[in-house]
Amino acid sequence: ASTWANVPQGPPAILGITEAFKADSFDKKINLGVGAYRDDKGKPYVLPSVREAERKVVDEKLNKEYAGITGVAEFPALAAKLAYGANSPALDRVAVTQSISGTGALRLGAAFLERFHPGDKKIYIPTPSWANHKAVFTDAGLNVQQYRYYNKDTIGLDFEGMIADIEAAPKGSIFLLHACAHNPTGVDPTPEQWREVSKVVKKQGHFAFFDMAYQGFASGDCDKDAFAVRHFVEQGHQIALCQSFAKNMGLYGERVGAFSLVCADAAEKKRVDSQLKILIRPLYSNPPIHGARIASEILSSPKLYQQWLGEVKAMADRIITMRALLKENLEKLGSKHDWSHITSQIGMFAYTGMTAAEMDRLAKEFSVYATKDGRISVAGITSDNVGRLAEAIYKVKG
Ligand SMILES: Cc1ncc(COP(=O)(O)O)c(CN[C@](O)(C(=O)O)[C@@H](O)C(=O)O)c1O
Repeated sequence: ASTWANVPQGPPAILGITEAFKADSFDKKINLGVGAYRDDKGKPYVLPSVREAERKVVDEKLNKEYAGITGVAEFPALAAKLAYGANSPALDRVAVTQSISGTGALRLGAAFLERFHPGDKKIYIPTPSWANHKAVFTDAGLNVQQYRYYNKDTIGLDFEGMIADIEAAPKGSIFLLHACAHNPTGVDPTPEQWREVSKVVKKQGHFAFFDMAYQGFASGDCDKDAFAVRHFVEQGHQIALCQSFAKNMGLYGERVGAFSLVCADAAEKKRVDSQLKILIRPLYSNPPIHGARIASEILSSPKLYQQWLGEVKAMADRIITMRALLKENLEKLGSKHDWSHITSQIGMFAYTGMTAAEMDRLAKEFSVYATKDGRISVAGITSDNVGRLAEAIYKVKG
């Protein structure tokens, strides 16, 4: 028999939506599946600041030598500065490395925790969470558990349930926290609720593992979106942090990210740095250089940095405008549902509260494609298609 006779057929990944979308010949089809920004013409968007930075990088005529294990030399410190804040007193005790975008940071973080976390190798992720979290942590050898997060009746945060589950978990458990723009629900804790979460996590001696894939992209303000991360550090938590530059710099395919661990002091940072390198070397040895050079150019040039901040805010603002337009159109059509969650949610996604069957009808009858959990990528909504989208939702859900 063939060597691979025992390999079973796997289920289609999230990108299966894109296949169905591509197969649809209807000219007004709408893709609300994958979490990638689109401009008001529905086209992928390369930020002008990224184009400018890339031109500068190319003009420098750099060589193509390997980066170090922790990446393009100046990148990690610049990424940490963006996340923790330029004047954070913790910066000199943060062990940070470039990663293969957000997914690579999550996997590296999971590998580090699997090897060194003093408590259980158990990580609690929110219900629901990004579809890939469970697989990343399971494949890294962690035991994945869940904590309550989303309340489907209020289409909001189940704060009481979240706190109760944090309190109930064995002391010293690992908790995965979405820093901002929770995927898939778009529901975030308020600053006041984050303060409460920090208190309970500390009281239980839990470890906070942050995933920040949308800094700047959620509210349009990088500092505001990093509130939870910076508050936890101020409160003395030694957090782990995964950063992605896929969305906020539009560097999706360049795979630019960072992984960091807040340590007790510079000596501990040195030991942790050495162990991160020991984990990375046999994983992928060293990361791609081009995207990180572009990101470093932006983060280190005051002019490009300001330009980038403006562009990332413009992306966030377009999404916020599309949320308001969709809600307005649904109300104009006479929908009796309360759609306030569409505008109160934040970031790339809106959790519509629609059922899998309703999502199926959207695709089959109206050529509107999105994941079965009712998540729609607001980035896929444009001034041209928002009217038809609202009609489709109204016809399916009323
Ligand atoms: C919460 C979260 N964390 C990490 C990542 C990984 O991002 P990257 O490795 O590209 O830096 C994503 C991307 N999730 C998606 O936007 C999404 O949910 O559609 C999409 O890119 C994906 O891969 O699924 C994310 O939503």
